[in-house]
Amino acid sequence: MRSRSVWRVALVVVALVAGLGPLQGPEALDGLVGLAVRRLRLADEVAAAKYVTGAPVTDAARERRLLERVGEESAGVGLAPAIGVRFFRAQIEAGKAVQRGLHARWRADPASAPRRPPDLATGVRPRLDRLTLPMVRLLLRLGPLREEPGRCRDALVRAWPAARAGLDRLHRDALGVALAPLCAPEPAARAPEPPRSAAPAAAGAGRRACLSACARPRASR
Ligand SMILES: O=C(O)C(=O)C[C@]1(C(=O)O)C=C[C@@H](O)C=C1
Repeated sequence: MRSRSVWRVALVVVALVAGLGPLQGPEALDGLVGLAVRRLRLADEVAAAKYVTGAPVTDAARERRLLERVGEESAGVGLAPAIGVRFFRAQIEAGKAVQRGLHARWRADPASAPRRPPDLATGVRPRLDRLTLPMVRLLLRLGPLREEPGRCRDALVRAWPAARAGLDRLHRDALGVALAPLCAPEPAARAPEPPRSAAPAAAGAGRRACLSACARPRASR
């Protein structure tokens, strides 16, 4: 059962890379989850490069450029830029959680730290960048499924066992963060904003609710 879903995700990723026709609904979700895992695995290489060079985990300028590009590419394929940007903010946060976790591990056990990491600018970032447009396109194809949060979450729960296969706790938790916005209604579609003074607390509560309801699909427990 598990190996069948692993194969399904593998086939979807192959189809994507080979440009074989548009994927819709649950298949688009499988593909998107597969690419989010791929992106998270690249965070290990980013972490290695930054650990060895001492560069900080957060690069605000790079984040800004990436989100700008996501906004443009979203508009280019016909996806609301806010949806693309929201999803990619989560990918960035998830990647940073992996980087921080690995740095903490390596600090605690220096013998396990990487010695010859890839070059960030020429080796890792171009690979991260190549995932951006395919992910944006899949977000668009997810379309109708995203508007049905119940069905969307069911599809996410079905995709979860294959997605988490081979990931340790750090990466599984980060994947939960990366996928949190996928089936969550857009903020604009929610109830009207509370009065300004109450807004920050309410936003925090919404985020926590989303993280427990959609970042850790039922099957992961
Ligand atoms: O490119 C980097 O420096 C990364 O660490 C990757 C990444 C990302 O996920 O795209 C994550 C954190 C940084 O703040 C900027 C971008």
